[in-house]
Formats: sequence, C-alpha cells, structure tokens
Amino acid sequence: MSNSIIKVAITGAGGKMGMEAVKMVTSTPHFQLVAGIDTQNGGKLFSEIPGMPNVDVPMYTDLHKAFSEHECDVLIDLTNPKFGRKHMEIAFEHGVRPVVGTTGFTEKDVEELSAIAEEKALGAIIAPNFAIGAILMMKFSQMAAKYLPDVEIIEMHHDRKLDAPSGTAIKTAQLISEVREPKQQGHEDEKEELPGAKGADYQGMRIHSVRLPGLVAHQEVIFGGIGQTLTIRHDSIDRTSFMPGIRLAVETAMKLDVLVYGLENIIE
Ligand SMILES: NC(=O)C1=CN([C@@H]2O[C@H](COP(=O)(O)OP(=O)(O)OC[C@H]3O[C@@H](n4cnc5c(N)ncnc54)[C@H](OP(=O)(O)O)[C@@H]3O)[C@@H](O)[C@H]2O)C=CC1
Ligand SMILES: O=C(O)C1=N[C@H](C(=O)O)C[C@H](O)C1
Repeated sequence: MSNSIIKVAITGAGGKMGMEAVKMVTSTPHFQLVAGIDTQNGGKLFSEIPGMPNVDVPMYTDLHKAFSEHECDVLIDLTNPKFGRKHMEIAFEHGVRPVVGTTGFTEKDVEELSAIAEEKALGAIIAPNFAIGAILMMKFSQMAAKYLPDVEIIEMHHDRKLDAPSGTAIKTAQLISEVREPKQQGHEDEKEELPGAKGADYQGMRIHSVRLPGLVAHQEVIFGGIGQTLTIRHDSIDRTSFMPGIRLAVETAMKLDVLVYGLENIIE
C-alpha cells in the first residue's frame, strides 16, 4: 500500500450487494473506488447509472482491462458461484487482494485459492457472511452443539438466490462439526416419503433451504435435547447489515499475506 487510501474495485457492482458495497466504499473516507465490473454497464460511469452514487468512476465488463487501466489494492467480489473463483484468480494475477462475499465455494476451492494466496504472499478473505449477528449466531451454535449434538439448520433467503444451501448454512455446519462427532439423527428406520423431505445431510446434521419473495437472509439453528429445545436465530432484514463486515475485511486484507476463510477469524 503506497499510502493510507485503499483503492477498491468491485465485481458485481450492479447487483443487490454490489450496489450497497459501492455506497459503502464511496462513503468511506480512506477508501477510493477505482472501478466497477458487471455484465451490463461496461463503458459507463457510475454517475450515469440510476441508483448509483454520483461519482465519475468507470464501469467495465472485463476485469483484466479494469486492472490494467487502474491501480488497485482490493477487489470486492459479490457475483455468483460460477465467476467468483475466476475473479479471485485474476485478482491474484494482478497483485490485488480479493475480499469475497460470493458464496458457493467448495472446500477444494478454498484450499486451492489459499495455496495461490500463500505463494503470492497476498492477503485474501472469503466470508460466507459479513453480518456480525450472523457470525455470533454461528459461534453460539458451535458452543451449543458441544452439549446438544442433535441439530438442524433452516436457512431462509429471497427467491433470487442461486446457491443452496447458503454459504452461511454450510459454514455453520463446518463450525459445528469441529465440536460434534458425525452421527445420524432421527429414527434409524425413518424413510423419506417425498424425496428431499429431510433436507441436505452434512455429517448427519440436516440443512433445509427456504426460498421466498419477501425474505432477505435468515437462519435458525435448532438444537434438541431431552425435554428441551434451543433455537438460535439471525435475521438480516437489510443488506446494509453486511457493510461494516466488508469494510473491516478490506482493511484487514491489506495487512494479511494469506487467505482467511470466515469473518469470525478476523474479528476480535
Ligand atoms: N457474504 C455475505 O455476507 C453475502 C454474500 N452474498 C452473496 O453475494 C453474491 C451476490 O449476491 P446478490 O448481490 O444478492 O446477487 P445479484 O444477482 O443481485 O448480483 C450479482 C451481480 O453480479 C453480476 N455478475 C454476474 N457475472 C458477472 C461477471 N462475470 N462479472 C461481473 N459481474 C457479474 C450480475 O450481473 P447479471 O445480473 O447481469 O448476471 C449481478 O449484477 C451471491 O453469491 C450471494 O450469495 C449476498 C449477501 C451477503
Ligand atoms: O444470497 C444472499 O442473499 C446471501 N448469501 C450469503 C449466504 O449464502 O450465506 C450470506 C447471506 O445469507 C445472504
């Protein structure tokens, strides 16, 4: 970093999260937005796009071109599972640190991208959820699972979401699996009369994905014990909930030389 201003580009800038991230970056005094990348608005300035801040910053459709025309420290990627990994690889190639909210990465993707970050000595962050309340929900769930290992996860999202289960549900299951031995839950002879009725199976934990208009991003983790249940629930009712986490990740990525998977690993 040449000075204290962090130069930021955003892939998916025209999407629901991307538009919110553009507002966050342009209203953060020590961040400078240098480029936006999406599929629709290449060749325009943000100031020409309805709903975007009135800044004369260019939009591109080609990430290589954006990086070749602008010095950049951090790429915020908020696109989709098909392109998120490619965008990270392009960022590494150009010496840019990726901060990624896009979900749908496999464990193998995370391992391989970690190896690239290490080789290039570049900080990178992949966070399936940037909302502090969601991080607490996951941490509390991990605490509870040690004592109540019978657990089901119900994640609920808007109906434009591409991936299921959500990145948050998978991360929650991964964190729980660190303290819970894999085990089958429910009746040993149970049978699904309709395929999918029991949800996805992660080491015996069930994950259910609800998709409905009107929802934003919500998750319940339900634990069952003898004579009792415990429900831990988080609701993002607005996408502004993710912005402080993205801001922190951009700042932190500048100080890292490895890839970190999960915001819980960078908050105090
Ligand atoms: N980590 C977190 O806290 C959160 C993560 N997410 C994740 O962020 C991602 C985006 O979510 P959301 O904003 O709701 O989705 P949207 O569909 O609203 O936005 C995605 C945007 O990416 C654009 N896009 C697609 N392909 C490319 C490409 N190759 N290059 C540049 N831009 C591209 C899309 O354009 P087009 O529509 O033209 O294809 C669209 O504008 C999802 O993976 C979601 O799961 C969401 C909320 C919070
Ligand atoms: O697509 C979304 O909207 C969200 N995606 C992330 C996920 O898959 O967990 C984070 C949040 O739930 C919103």
